[in-house]
Amino acid sequence: MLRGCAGLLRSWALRGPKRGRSFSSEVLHVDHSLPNPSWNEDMRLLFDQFMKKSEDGSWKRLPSYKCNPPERIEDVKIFFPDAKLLKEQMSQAQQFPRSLGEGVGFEYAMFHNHVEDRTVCIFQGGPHLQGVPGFLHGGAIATMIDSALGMCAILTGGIAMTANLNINFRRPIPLCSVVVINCQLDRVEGRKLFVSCNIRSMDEKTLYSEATSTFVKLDPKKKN
Ligand SMILES: CCCCCCCCCCCCCC(=O)SCCNC(=O)CCNC(=O)[C@H](O)C(C)(C)COP(=O)(O)OP(=O)(O)OC[C@H]1O[C@@H](n2cnc3c(N)ncnc32)[C@H](O)[C@@H]1OP(=O)(O)O
Repeated sequence: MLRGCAGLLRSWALRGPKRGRSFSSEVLHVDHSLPNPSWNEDMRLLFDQFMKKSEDGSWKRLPSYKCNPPERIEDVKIFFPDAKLLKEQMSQAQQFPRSLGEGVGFEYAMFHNHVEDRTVCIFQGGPHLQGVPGFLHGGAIATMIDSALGMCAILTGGIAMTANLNINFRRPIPLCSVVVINCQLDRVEGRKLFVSCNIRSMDEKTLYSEATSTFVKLDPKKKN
C-alpha cells in the first residue's frame, strides 16, 4: 500500500494531476511553478537554465498547485485514519507556501534529479515575507527549506514527515532577491531519510543558510 501511495504521489509531483476530475479547474490546473509577471530577471534566468538541464531528462520540473487533489487526501487518510478531515475545511485548505498572492510571498520552482537524489528550488521571497527590514523572515526561510527538503525526501522515499530540522542562518537574505536551495538525500536508515541543503546566491558566492533534517517515512501499520 505504502509503495502504491508513493508511486501515486511521485506521479502527481512529476506530471501534475490527471485532467477531467471534478475538482475546480483553477485549483487543479494552475501550475504555480511556471513563470509569472512577478518573477524578476534572475528568477527567469535560473528557471530557463534548469529547463535547459531538464531537456535530457536528468532533471524534472515539479509542478506545484495551491490545493491537494482528492487522491492525495485519500493517501494521507491511510496514515491518519482517526483524523477528522472536515470536508468544508479541506475544500479551503491550501499548501502554505502557495497561499499568498502572486509576487508578494513565496515564488518558487523546484526541479528534481532522480539519479542523484537531489532537489533544487529557485526561490524569490516577496515583500510580505519581511522579518528584519529589507530581509526575509527566518520562518519564511524555514518554510521554503522544509518544503524543498520535504520534496527531496518524499520523491526519494515515499510519504514522510519532518521529524527534525536544524538550520544555520549564515547571512540575511535580501527581500525580493533570488536564491537557490540545493537539497540532497544523504542517507537512508530504515524509515529515516536524512536530507540536507544549503541556500546560496545565484552566483554561488554567498552562503545564506545551511540545514540538516530527518524525515520519517510514515508507517501505515501505526495509528498516528
Ligand atoms: C504527508 C505528506 C503528504 C504529501 C504532501 C506533499 C507536500 C510537499 C512537501 C511538504 C513538506 C513539509 C513537511 C512538513 O512540514 S511535515 C509537518 C511537521 N512535522 C510533523 O508534524 C511531524 C510530527 N511527528 C510525527 O508525526 C512523528 O513523530 C513522526 C511521524 C515523525 C515519527 O513517528 P513514528 O511513530 O512514525 O516514528 P517512531 O517513533 O517509531 O520512530 C521511527 C524512527 O525515527 C526516529 N525519530 C522519530 N522522531 C525523531 C526526531 N524528532 N528526530 C530524529 N529521529 C526521530 C526514531 O528514533 C526512530 O529511529 P530508529 O529508532 O528506528 O533508528
